[in-house]
Amino acid sequence: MDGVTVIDHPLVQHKLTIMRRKETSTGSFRRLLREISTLLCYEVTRDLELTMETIETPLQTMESPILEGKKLVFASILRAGNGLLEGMLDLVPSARVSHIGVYRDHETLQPVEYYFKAPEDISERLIIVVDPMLATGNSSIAAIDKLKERGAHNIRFLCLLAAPEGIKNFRDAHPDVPVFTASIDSHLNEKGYIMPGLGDAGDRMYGTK
Ligand SMILES: O=P(O)(O)OC[C@H]1O[C@H](OP(=O)(O)OP(=O)(O)O)[C@H](O)[C@@H]1O
Ligand SMILES: O=c1cc[nH]c(=O)[nH]1
Ligand SMILES: [Mg+2]
Repeated sequence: MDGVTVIDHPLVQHKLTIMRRKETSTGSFRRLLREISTLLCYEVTRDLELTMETIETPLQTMESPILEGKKLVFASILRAGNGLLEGMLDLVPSARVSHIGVYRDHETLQPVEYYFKAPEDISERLIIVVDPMLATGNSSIAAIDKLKERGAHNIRFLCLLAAPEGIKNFRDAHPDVPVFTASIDSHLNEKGYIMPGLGDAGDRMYGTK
């Protein structure tokens, strides 16, 4: 699918299977999400530009590669995005962080925005937006609309599960934003849940149901 990368690393797929199981506990789910996010982070940053820097090792001077440009921004769509954010920050501790509060109304499936905070200079940075679930796409589309209003134009979206319907809506709304996911599932059910999915990611992470 154009603009969509499925991260099929065996460790990602193995951990995802354990997360999907209904008997997996809240504690295990949260730990697995953090572990899987470091692997997803590795893939979503695979093509970042490097520049050469002159450094001194204890033995001699050398030219060595280092990330080019301003620090990355990880933008977490609350709440469940925070589960991915933690592992991403384990791998890139100097990244800047944006929080975007959006939940979807259970009846209408429309996004309800309640919080937004981002670094002032997001127009100069690569933004990686994270949320485990891309269902209808309404939440992630709204979050990225907001980032673009503030000047962001270099954006990637990382999730764990995506529904085909959501990917289509997302790519129609933001064709310039590549999507990275561990799985494209079958379809959305009548309540807008990803099938076979893993249930409600926020509730499973935080034990709220
Ligand atoms: O693609 P969509 O149809 O918009 O659905 C996906 C959204 O739903 C979930 O959040 P939820 O609304 O449950 O909020 P929460 O993270 O606070 O639990 C999920 O984390 C996404 O943000
Ligand atoms: O299946 C779904 C759909 C939206 N949000 C979730 O957490 N799970
Ligand atoms: Mg959410």
